[in-house]
Amino acid sequence: MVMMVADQSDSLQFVTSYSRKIAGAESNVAIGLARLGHDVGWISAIGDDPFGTYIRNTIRGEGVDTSRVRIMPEHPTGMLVKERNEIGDPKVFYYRRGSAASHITPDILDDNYFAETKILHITGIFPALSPTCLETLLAAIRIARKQGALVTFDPNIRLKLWNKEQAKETLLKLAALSDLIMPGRKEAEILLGTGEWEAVKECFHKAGNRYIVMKDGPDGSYYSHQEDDQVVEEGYAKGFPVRRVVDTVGAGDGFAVGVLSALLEGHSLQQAVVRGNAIGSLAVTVQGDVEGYPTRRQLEEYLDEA
Ligand SMILES: Nc1ncnc2c1ncn2[C@@H]1O[C@H](COP(=O)(O)OP(=O)(O)O)[C@@H](O)[C@H]1O
Ligand SMILES: O=C(O)C(=O)C[C@H](O)[C@H](O)COP(=O)(O)O
Repeated sequence: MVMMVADQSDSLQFVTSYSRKIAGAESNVAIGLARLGHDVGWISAIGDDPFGTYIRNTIRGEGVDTSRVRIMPEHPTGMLVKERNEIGDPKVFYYRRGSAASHITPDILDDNYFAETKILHITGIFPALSPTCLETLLAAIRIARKQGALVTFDPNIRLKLWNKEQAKETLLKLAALSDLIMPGRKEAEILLGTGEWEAVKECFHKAGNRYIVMKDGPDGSYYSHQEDDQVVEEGYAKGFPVRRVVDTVGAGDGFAVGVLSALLEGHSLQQAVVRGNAIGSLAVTVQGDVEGYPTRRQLEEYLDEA
C-alpha cells in the first residue's frame, strides 16, 4: 500500500499535510531482507495508477524482485493513512476495500518461480483481504512446501479487516501449515486464549510448528525450536532499549526480517531472535515502517555497540 503519514500530531480531521511512504507487512519484510543482501521476491498487485508505480519502483529500487507484481487497471492501489502520535501506537485508517491486491487469484502463482525458494513468508493480513487472497495463500503454501521451503508465518492480526472469530479460524489453519510462527503475546491470546509462554509453546508445537517465537514488545521475545518432539533450543532474548520511540508500526516486520535473515544464513533460532529484537528496536526509532531497517553494515555496527 501507499501510506500517508500525518505531518502534524492532531486528529486526522485537522491534519493538512501528509508524507507519502510505503506500508504493508509483506513488502516491509521483503525490503528489509533485500537491504541485508538476500534475494527476495514480492508477489502482489497494484493498480495502473501513480501510487502503484511509486510502490513498484520503490520496492524494486530496494533490490526486491517485482516481476510477479500484477498490474490491474480496473482496480486501485490500496492506501493506508496513519496518524502521527507522540505516545503509543498510532491509529491507522485503511482505504483498501476493492484494491488491486484484494483481487489476487491463485493464477498469479507459478511453480517455477518457487524453484529455489528457501523461505515463503506469509502474514495474516493478506488472507483477510478476500476469499481469493486466502485461496492464493493456501496455493502458495502448497507449492512452497512441495519445493521444500520453510513456511514462516506472522499472524499480524488486524481486527479492522475481519472479526475475531473469522481471524482465529483462518489463522489457526495457516499456523498449522507453517514451520515457524511468530505471534505477539496479544495475538497468541486471541488465537489460543492464552499469552502464557509455556502454554503457547505447547499448543503451537502440538499443531506442528517446529519454530515458535513469541514477541513481548520492548521487553524481548521467547523462542523454542523442536525437531521430532526433541528440544533443539529454547529461551528468552532481551529487547534492545531505545532512547526515543517515534512510531511502533513496522517493528514486528523488522523483527521478522531479523529472524528470517539469520535463519537463511544458518544461524540458530536464539541468534535469529536477537537479530529480530535488534531490527525491531531500530524500526521504532523512525516514523515510517522501513526507514529504520538496517543495511548489513549498519546491523553489524548496531550489534557491536549494544
Ligand atoms: N519500544 C521498543 N523498544 C525496543 N524494541 C522494541 C520496542 N517495540 C518493539 N520492539 C522490538 O520489536 C519487536 C516487535 O515489536 P512488537 O511491537 O512486539 O511487534 P508487533 O508489531 O508484531 O506487535 C519486539 O519483539 C521488540 O524486540
Ligand atoms: O496493517 C496493514 O495492513 C499493514 O500491512 C500495515 C503495516 O505496514 C504493517 O502492518 C506493519 O506491521 P508491524 O510491523 O507488525 O507493525
